[in-house]
Amino acid sequence: MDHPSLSDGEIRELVSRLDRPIVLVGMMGVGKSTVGRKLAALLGLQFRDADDEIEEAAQMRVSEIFERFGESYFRDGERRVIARLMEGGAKVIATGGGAFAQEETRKLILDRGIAIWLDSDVDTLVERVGRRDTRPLLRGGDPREIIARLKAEREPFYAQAPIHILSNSGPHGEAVTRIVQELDKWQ
Ligand SMILES: Nc1ncnc2c1ncn2[C@@H]1O[C@H](COP(=O)(O)OP(=O)(O)O)[C@@H](O)[C@H]1O
Ligand SMILES: O=C(O)C1=C[C@@H](OP(=O)(O)O)[C@@H](O)[C@H](O)C1
Ligand SMILES: [Mg+2]
Repeated sequence: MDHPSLSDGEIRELVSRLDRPIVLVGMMGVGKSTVGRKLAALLGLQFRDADDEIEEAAQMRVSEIFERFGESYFRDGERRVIARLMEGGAKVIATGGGAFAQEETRKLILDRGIAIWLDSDVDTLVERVGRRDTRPLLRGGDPREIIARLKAEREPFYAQAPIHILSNSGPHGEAVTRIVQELDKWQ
């Protein structure tokens, strides 16, 4: 890891105290999927991406689910997939950006996991989502406007996560390091 913060022994000790999944929440593009995978590798835990699990269960891309069945159908599947992922102890889960804004899904995560709000400013989000055209909610509008609106709408929900990490500029490893430090303090 680029920015080691805890020694191997300290990481083992932290992991041994974890009895629940670590769940990354926050806006699309903030880095939940990529940072989550790196965090899991550092901690030696399993990684699950809720969007990947939904795609596997539905045998369809997220964008295709939105197009063919609509957002509420997707949210329903998302809640069921996340409920399943919350079982089975410590692991790292990356959610899709809208999951934590759904009341039932948020309650599941807050009750059974350690929610971490990964946050960055709108400019950073717009730059990061520009790297892949896979997000159905950004189609048919100005990405900056949509992101700014969704961020404002969802912030009161994300703020319910007990840990808040700002990840603007700086490499992925920096976000991973800060998450590990906060987890160590919090647990
Ligand atoms: N800290 C970071 N620094 C630079 N690029 C990042 C960082 N975090 C994420 N990215 C990039 O931003 C893009 C979106 O990340 P992703 O993990 O798919 O976000 P999310 O799952 O939250 O939508 C990816 O190209 C990823 O490599
Ligand atoms: O913000 C959202 O509502 C969404 C975010 C996406 O995941 P990422 O946050 O991983 O991009 C994906 O779940 C879907 O396109 C809806
Ligand atoms: Mg993702």
